[in-house]
Amino acid sequence: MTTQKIGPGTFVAVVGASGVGKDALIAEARRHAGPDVSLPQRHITRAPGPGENHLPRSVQEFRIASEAGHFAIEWSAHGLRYGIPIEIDDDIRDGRSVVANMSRSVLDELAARYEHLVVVRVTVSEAVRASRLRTRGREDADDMARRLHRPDPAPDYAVDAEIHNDGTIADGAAALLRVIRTTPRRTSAPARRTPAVSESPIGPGALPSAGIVHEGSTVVAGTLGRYTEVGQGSRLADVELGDYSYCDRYCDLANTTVGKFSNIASFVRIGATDHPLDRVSLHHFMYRSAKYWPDAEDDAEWFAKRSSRRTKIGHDTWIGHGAQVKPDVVVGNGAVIASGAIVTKDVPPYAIVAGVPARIIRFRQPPEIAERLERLAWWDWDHATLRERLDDFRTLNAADLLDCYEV
Ligand SMILES: Nc1ncnc2c1ncn2[C@@H]1O[C@H](COP(=O)(O)OP(=O)(O)O)[C@@H](O)[C@H]1O
Ligand SMILES: O=P(O)(O)OC[C@H]1O[C@H](OP(=O)(O)OP(=O)(O)O)[C@H](O)[C@@H]1O
Repeated sequence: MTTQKIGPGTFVAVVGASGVGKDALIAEARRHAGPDVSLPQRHITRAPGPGENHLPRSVQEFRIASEAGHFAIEWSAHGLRYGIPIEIDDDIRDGRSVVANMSRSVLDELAARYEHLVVVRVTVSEAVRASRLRTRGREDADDMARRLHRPDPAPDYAVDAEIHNDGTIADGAAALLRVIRTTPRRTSAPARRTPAVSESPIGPGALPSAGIVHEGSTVVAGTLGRYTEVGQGSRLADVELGDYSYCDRYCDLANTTVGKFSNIASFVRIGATDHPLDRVSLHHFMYRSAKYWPDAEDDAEWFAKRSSRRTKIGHDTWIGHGAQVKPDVVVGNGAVIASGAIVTKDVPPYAIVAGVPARIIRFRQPPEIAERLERLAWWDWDHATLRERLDDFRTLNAADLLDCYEV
């Protein structure tokens, strides 16, 4: 029996020995990639630390996610489990290129699963690799030595491209982007139509730690933290949604970093992309050119410049129904944006702002308590600790909770 391979987009597997710079090049490429490129966050049974911004999972969480079919591909290496989220299959069906740091041991599996596989090997001299592993400082000496001596599980694999990462990270990332741009994919890939995980609207029920993306939503080139929820019909483009944060229905977020525990009501727009004010025309034919002419490329530089104007939404924030926050704006931790507000300037921590353009109405907490709350950074407590202290969140005021837990 033959199984239909998944296409028409391309899987771009970035491989190479530990320390050659796979993650660094992917992270830099992410900053410049357009919406037709998806760079998923990997699930790894490794605690957060230097280097890659992965989704940390316990062994048990990983096993549950695996059994629930949440991974397209998974493998073991360095005593860890790694998984690539199943949503990338929809990206590929939509014509995108999916780029990920992969084990060389799964290349045959990838070739069997995807219509188009492009394998990019990253290399660097052994001396530089050893020194970079030391600089990264993620592993102890023994683990580092094992990584340095790990044999290539597929030494004879004929790769499609090789990047000698002996220049700057920007050089290596530019080489990776050049490879990505030559892969079979649709520029301006259509919005994802299939639900990623759940068809039910935002509502009661246990939230899986892997989070939920509800029906009709599109999540492109971003990362979703643990226990996140993306409401029905929302569009997230290059958004980092921190752990426990959610947006309700029909939100439109672009080029935005959202902290943890952010509450985003329905119909909110954040980081709306703008048009060039200084050119002859405002129209997107100048940068979405491939949409109009088969021989014209999209203007990657313009997209890169625009997506670098990131909006930042702090931890424990509340963005009210229908509010808008402009590109480049920083909303401080604990701040509240009233319904319908249009936020054009930075919002200080724990301020409440309203109106068009938004102005400060008052502060949620007095300055001394706000500063102590930011220092406490309860949003960094782990899941089990939050559960233990749940009753205190419910019953204590901020000053009493601070008195209990400040060190
Ligand atoms: N071209 C480069 N120049 C300088 N440092 C680099 C370069 N590429 C990667 N690094 C650094 O080397 C270390 C290892 O890179 P990393 O991307 O974690 O490797 P890999 O994912 O292949 O194991 C990191 O600290 C990273 O920032
Ligand atoms: O089977 P191999 O081809 O040797 O690769 C083994 C694993 O090493 C890398 O992971 P990880 O990001 O943990 O390590 P690294 O950053 O040090 O490469 C790579 O992504 C694989 O998951």
